[in-house]
Amino acid sequence: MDPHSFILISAAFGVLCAFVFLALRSGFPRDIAGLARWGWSCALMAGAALLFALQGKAPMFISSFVPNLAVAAGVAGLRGSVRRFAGKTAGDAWPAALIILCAAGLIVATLVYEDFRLRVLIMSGALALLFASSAFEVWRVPARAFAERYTAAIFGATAAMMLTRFAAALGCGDASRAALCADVAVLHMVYMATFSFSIVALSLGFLLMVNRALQTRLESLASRDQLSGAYRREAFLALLDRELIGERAAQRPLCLLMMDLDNFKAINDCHGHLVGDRVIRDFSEKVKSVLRRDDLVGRYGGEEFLVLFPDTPPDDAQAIAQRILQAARRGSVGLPAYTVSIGMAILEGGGIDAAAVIDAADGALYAAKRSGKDRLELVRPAGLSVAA
Ligand SMILES: Nc1nc2c(ncn2[C@@H]2O[C@H](COP(=O)(O)OP(=O)(O)OP(=O)(O)O)[C@@H](O)[C@H]2O)c(=O)[nH]1
Repeated sequence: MDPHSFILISAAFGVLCAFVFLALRSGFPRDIAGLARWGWSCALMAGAALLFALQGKAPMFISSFVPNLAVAAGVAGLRGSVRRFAGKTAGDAWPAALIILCAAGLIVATLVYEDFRLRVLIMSGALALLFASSAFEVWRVPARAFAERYTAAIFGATAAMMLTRFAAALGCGDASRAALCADVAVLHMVYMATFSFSIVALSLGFLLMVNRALQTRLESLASRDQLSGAYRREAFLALLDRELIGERAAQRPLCLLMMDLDNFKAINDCHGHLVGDRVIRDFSEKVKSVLRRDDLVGRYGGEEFLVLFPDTPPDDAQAIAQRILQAARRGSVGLPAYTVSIGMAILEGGGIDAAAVIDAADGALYAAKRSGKDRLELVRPAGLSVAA
């Protein structure tokens, strides 16, 4: 296939990718960012490809200078999309400076005197830098999964192709297009092919990234309580069931806390429901701040929360529960003072279902309320209740 066909294929791919991302954008939540930018960057590269196709028919300014810069701006746009997706600013400052430098170089190599080799050096050097930096940005996306690894690999491979083209052009002595060594001519074809397909391959990668982000978002909406960020009751019970089933459950200790804010009705009555909501959120944040990575917190009902400590000796769980009591007592600026009562069920042998453990913790919570609130009571589901 001749370079001309590759250029037209690139343009078609670019238009399709732009269309897909710009169409998807409206259906995605605003906090999954970068889709529109990615779409416009693809459109820019498609436009550049169409202008490249005019080579020999239109002046060099239109068919080489402008599209070369548009391609660089498009790749910088892809890089900015990845950064926006990762929750950062687009970070366009140095790519913009690089494009201005490229423009200065291209003016010399296109408009002052015709030097194809210098243009190849400028553009492949700049693009290698932009692609490599994009690979780095994708690699740094938090919670990296297959989609990110794949996209980073494509960015990296395209950067390597650009670098090879740069090195090959550097090795060519003659500045005229006709005398360019055969290696660069072959590489030029490979470059065209790489470029055409990398737009599609990268767009598929970014599509997988945004799709995974959306899936995580939906899963979180389905399983998390929006006010407190804790697991919803059903999701928490499913996780508790999972911890109680299986052989491992019989061999490791497990503790469950049931917590209930004290006199919460009075807080609502005196300060209003919205302040009550803020107290619930504040308490949930305090709980999360003292928990460890594997501990799970769920909202069981209005102002009732559950915490599961998997594989945790009772003394450790008790120490954390005490820290929760203290954190609640400490209070928060702008909120009424509040306390919490906690019932803790200790399981050391397994062989019990979720409902029975919750019942046991609920019993201990009731004991804590009856003994004056703002305290912790322990129970071993065999029935023994001990004040802590
Ligand atoms: N603001 C707010 N209030 C809630 C929410 N869910 C339940 N409540 C209120 O929480 C209050 C719970 O009150 P009670 O069950 O009587 O318990 P309490 O006043 O905390 O008393 P003790 O549990 O004995 O300390 C009720 O007034 C509910 O309307 C919520 O999401 N937001």
